Amino acid sequence: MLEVKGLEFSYGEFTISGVTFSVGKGEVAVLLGPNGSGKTTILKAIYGLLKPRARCVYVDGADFHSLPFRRRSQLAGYVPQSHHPPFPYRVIDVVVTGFAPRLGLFQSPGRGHYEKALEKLRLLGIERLAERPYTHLSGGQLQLVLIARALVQEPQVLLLDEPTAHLDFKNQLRVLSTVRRLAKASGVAVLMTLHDPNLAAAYSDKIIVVKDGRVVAVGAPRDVIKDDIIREVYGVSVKVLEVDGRVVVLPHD
Ligand SMILES: Nc1ncnc2c1ncn2[C@@H]1O[C@H](COP(=O)(O)OP(=O)(O)OP(=O)(O)O)[C@@H](O)[C@H]1O
Repeated sequence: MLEVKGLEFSYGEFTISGVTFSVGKGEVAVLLGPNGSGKTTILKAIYGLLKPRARCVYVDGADFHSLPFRRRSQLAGYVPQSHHPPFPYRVIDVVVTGFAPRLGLFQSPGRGHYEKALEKLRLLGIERLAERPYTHLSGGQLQLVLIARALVQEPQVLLLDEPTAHLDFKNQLRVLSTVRRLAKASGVAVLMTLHDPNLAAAYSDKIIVVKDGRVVAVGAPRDVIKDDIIREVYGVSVKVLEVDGRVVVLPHD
């Protein structure tokens, strides 16, 4: 379980303030908010790439930022916004690099590491890509490979920064449904940033709405995706409907 208690961080004029929420085992939570509202900053501060003002992140009750680097990389996996791979490494070799924090300085990954990496590719339904050059993948395949790399350590927390950025509609659904299935099957607590309230509502258990570095609302999609909250946060007029038990947001002039 991930708990964030009063996260504070500043980039000069921009401030993250009093961010508090939790993500339970097997739960999928989404940070939702406009451009520049602080979603990526919150994710990076949780993982420890940015240093919050005070200790505020707990994984299964342990003060995450006070743990040694190796232990932190075992407990939490982080997938940054999609990037362009520089070299045509094989997919399986890229996934094996997820073990790096566990290996000694001159230690190479062994057969067991490769088997475990293959198991993660299988779990995500992309085992057939194992021998392909990483540079020959589609955006959706690349995202799934990066998720597999984050999973080799079998983390308890998975942090995903815009896992659907640049993906077409089918690949967005594929990545999000795979992440959700994974959370339910393995019990990993997932926290990701998304831009689309409809996708957030469809694939999450909890939505944390962020505006100007503060949490505006936290709760189940139907409690948070509401006309007044969307209007307040995005400054647009919408109509929220319920279809087949799910909330759906429509633009409304
Ligand atoms: N390295 C940096 N140095 C200074 N300010 C930064 C830096 N990175 C981000 N910021 C600022 O912090 C604020 C929050 O940025 P952040 O990337 O967290 O927002 P976001 O909600 O993830 O945005 P988006 O949806 O556009 O990705 C913005 O005002 C941004 O300009």
